[in-house]
Amino acid sequence: MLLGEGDPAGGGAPSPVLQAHDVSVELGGLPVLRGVDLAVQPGEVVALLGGNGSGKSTLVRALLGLVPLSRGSVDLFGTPLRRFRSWRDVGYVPQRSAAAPGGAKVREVVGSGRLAHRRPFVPARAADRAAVARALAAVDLTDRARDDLAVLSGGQQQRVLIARALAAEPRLLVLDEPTAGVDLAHQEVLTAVLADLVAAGTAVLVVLHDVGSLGALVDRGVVLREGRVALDGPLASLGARLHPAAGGEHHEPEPVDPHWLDGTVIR
Ligand SMILES: Nc1ncnc2c1ncn2[C@@H]1O[C@H](COP(=O)(O)OP(=O)(O)OP(=O)(O)O)[C@@H](O)[C@H]1O
Repeated sequence: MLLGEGDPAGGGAPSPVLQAHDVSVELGGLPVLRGVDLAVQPGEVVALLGGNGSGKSTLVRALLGLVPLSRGSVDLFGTPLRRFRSWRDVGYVPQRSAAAPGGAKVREVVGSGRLAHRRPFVPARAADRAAVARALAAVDLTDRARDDLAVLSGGQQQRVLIARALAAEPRLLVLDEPTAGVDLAHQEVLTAVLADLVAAGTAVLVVLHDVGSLGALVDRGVVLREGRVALDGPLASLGARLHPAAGGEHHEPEPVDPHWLDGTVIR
């Protein structure tokens, strides 16, 4: 983790890039998130884990102001969400959707990640074009830049969405199951790209089902269960709680319910 960023005084603990306090969300009249606390520090990589329907995507969307909170608060870079305007600092890769926008070219979709950097009616600057080119190269899709997004495979489309977020050169990158449908070789490419970003100080919040190769980057895992934080700690310690026999001595205060992490594999 890089320290110092976000710390106006230049000393002491840095301020979190993301801080959620007591976040609750209701959807369709039912509670989906119940009092979630979460902080992500500059340069930290936090994995959001939990079974299907535990509330991971809803939490990510709530943190970005995409669904309303019924209670609690979210600060981004120290600013309450309702006053936050610096969206160029935030990249978001939503959960993969089956529907690709028809007609959009790959380069346009990736280029849309630069919009927050650009002034209205001013053509893309060299810096914008270079950022798009770097992002396309990072996901190994330079040669598909002129293609319609819709003709790409599902995993390639997912890489385009990742490139769109990378092109923004964000200080906080939020990814919702970015490796779903992405082959192992390109998962490793993504891991290397994220490692570079993290080394440069970008914070990452990533929803994962299968920790896979990204696990090497993860500082901390937060496990949701029924809309609440069930566990929050270093990934290795969560693994030991999942597999106590393999982890040797461990200090789990309560018996582990084998069902709370259904669908999540920790390697
Ligand atoms: N728009 C909505 N209206 C009503 N209920 C919703 C809505 N969106 C999500 N939910 C419910 O909220 C709960 C949490 O959904 P969410 O998508 O956040 O889970 P998740 O942990 O991301 O699951 P998965 O691992 O399957 O992607 C689920 O029970 C879901 O049915």
